[in-house]
Amino acid sequence: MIEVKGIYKSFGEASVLKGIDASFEPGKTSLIIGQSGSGKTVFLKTLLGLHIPDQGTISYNGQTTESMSIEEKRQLKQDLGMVFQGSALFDSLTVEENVMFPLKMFTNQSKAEMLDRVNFVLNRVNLKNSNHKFPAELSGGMQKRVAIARAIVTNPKYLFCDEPNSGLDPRTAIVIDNLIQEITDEYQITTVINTHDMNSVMEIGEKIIFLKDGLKEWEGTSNDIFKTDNEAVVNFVYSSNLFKKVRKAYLEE
Ligand SMILES: Nc1ncnc2c1ncn2[C@@H]1O[C@H](COP(=O)(O)OP(=O)(O)OP(=O)(O)O)[C@@H](O)[C@H]1O
Repeated sequence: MIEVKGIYKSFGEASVLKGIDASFEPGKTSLIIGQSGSGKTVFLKTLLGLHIPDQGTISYNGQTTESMSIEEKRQLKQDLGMVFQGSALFDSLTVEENVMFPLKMFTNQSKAEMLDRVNFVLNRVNLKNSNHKFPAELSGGMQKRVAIARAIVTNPKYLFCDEPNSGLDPRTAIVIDNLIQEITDEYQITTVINTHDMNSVMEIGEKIIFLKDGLKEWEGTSNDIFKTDNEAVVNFVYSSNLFKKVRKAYLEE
């Protein structure tokens, strides 16, 4: 469980996060949506500890980062998994070496133990027989699977994904979304995803937070989003004709 209370973040004169409260539960896939520049990436990076908030608190399983000892902070780092935009794999490392990287950084496991775990997660994301391939030899969807395997290899409690579908065709995007949702449920991970993908909003939006100008403008589920009359959400989500028709059909049902 992650609880965010009154988060503010500015860069110089630019105030980006302006007092956000939110909570994210284990086993649930939560999506952050909003226009370009609304603060989604800054918010995700703040949850990850890459930005320090100017004000406000973030607690992980009831403990704020300020109250953690050095050892607890080290453990928290191991509990955070991240799928970066564009996968961010190391090009000169094989699939196996990419996925093993966090284990080498955070654990004292033997080579055999690490290899067992790497093979387990690669199997879990349906990537067999690719251990010795390099990222350039894989499709975009396969690279995302490697990025997901790397993010979950340390068995994290929290998983953050920045635009996990960017650059994928719609069908592969849904497969990747479903994989993230299955893993979230299976291992009871607290998952937060930044997305622009309206298919994801409709398919896996167990909880959706809509950011506008650094504030939480709206929160709900994918069902609520069909019914909402919040003008900013409607204008954002239903800007395409396809989604306007989907909403009309839903409301007429
Ligand atoms: N390190 C930084 N220094 C200064 N300004 C920053 C920094 N990071 C982000 N910003 C500013 O914060 C604002 C929000 O940026 P952010 O990347 O969070 O938006 P976003 O909602 O993720 O947009 P997009 O959907 O385009 O990725 C932008 O105006 C950006 O210029």
